[in-house]
Amino acid sequence: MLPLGRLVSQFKNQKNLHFAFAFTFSTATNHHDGVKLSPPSPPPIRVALTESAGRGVFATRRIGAGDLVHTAHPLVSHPSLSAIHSVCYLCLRKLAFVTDSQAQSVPFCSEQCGEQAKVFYEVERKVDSSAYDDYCRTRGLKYPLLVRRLACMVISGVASSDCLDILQPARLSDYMILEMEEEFGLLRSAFTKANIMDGQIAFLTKQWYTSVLARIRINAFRIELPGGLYEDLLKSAAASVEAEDAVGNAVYMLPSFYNHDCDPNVHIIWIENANARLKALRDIEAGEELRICYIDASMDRDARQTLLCEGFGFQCCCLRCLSGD
Ligand SMILES: C[S@@+](CC[C@H](N)C(=O)[O-])C[C@H]1O[C@@H](n2cnc3c(N)ncnc32)[C@H](O)[C@@H]1O
Repeated sequence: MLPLGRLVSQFKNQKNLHFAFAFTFSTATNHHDGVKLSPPSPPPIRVALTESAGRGVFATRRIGAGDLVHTAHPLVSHPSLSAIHSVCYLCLRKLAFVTDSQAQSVPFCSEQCGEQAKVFYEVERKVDSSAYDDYCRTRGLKYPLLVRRLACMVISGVASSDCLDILQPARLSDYMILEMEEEFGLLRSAFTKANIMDGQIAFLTKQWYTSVLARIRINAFRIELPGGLYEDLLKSAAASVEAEDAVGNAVYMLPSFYNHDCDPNVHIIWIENANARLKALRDIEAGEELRICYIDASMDRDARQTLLCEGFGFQCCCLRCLSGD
């Protein structure tokens, strides 16, 4: 797998995004139980410009109802503050136990997750971000936690500071920018007090903070692990983003290019951890755009329109909205 930084710079240099997306999947030969497996084939999709919704994801061949279109690993993930002691600090898998809320360390579900998180978690541990956490907790903010994690990943060298630049940013109001500047001050001073070298946090400017948060606002997924049978999950097409039991939030590369439809043909689901699966809800023809539903599809038309306009900045003109449903 290419490091995040290299992956994104490859992205930026590729005019043909279809080709670029081949790099989001392992290009090396896999080994499993001593058996040599051939490299996974690229997913049957490409990213291209749509007529009115910016970039979107299109099928390169026919995809059958129920097919797994592709899986996606988070670029950055973080548990909800309320779930910090009950889910894996990296992959968000629910734990069979709840750790002591006074404990100094956070839980990982496996040695592998602990090992993978080790480098950036060492940075996180050095920094006393209690004031930042309190600020987020009292205001019910979840996305700043993803920014802090990304900052720690950049400092530890496992991510590049421009790794989210390719994603679409939200339009920010003056009020949002003011709020973000306050958060930024708290985060920056936590890093400075932790004696992290100036050169290592040179990227952590007000502009970087607002630009990353603006991208996370539009592209982060709220992750729920409802349990139950995989087949049952597939039947429930509505993305229940309003439910209260989110284990955390995460940002992905490829899923960030999916546009919205109130009657989607693709569903994004999480089964055991933050690794996402995108499944076709019906037959999709080659050339057709793949769309997911960003909100709870069971809401009425006015509620959907309001949420999409306020949260994502667009007026939905999908066939379902046009029909008045
Ligand atoms: C997660 S991004 C999807 C990819 C995006 N089109 C891009 O070019 O990166 C979400 C943004 O895409 C646009 N978008 C998504 N679905 C749309 C739709 N049905 N109609 C108009 N714009 C849409 C909106 O600007 C929204 O904020």
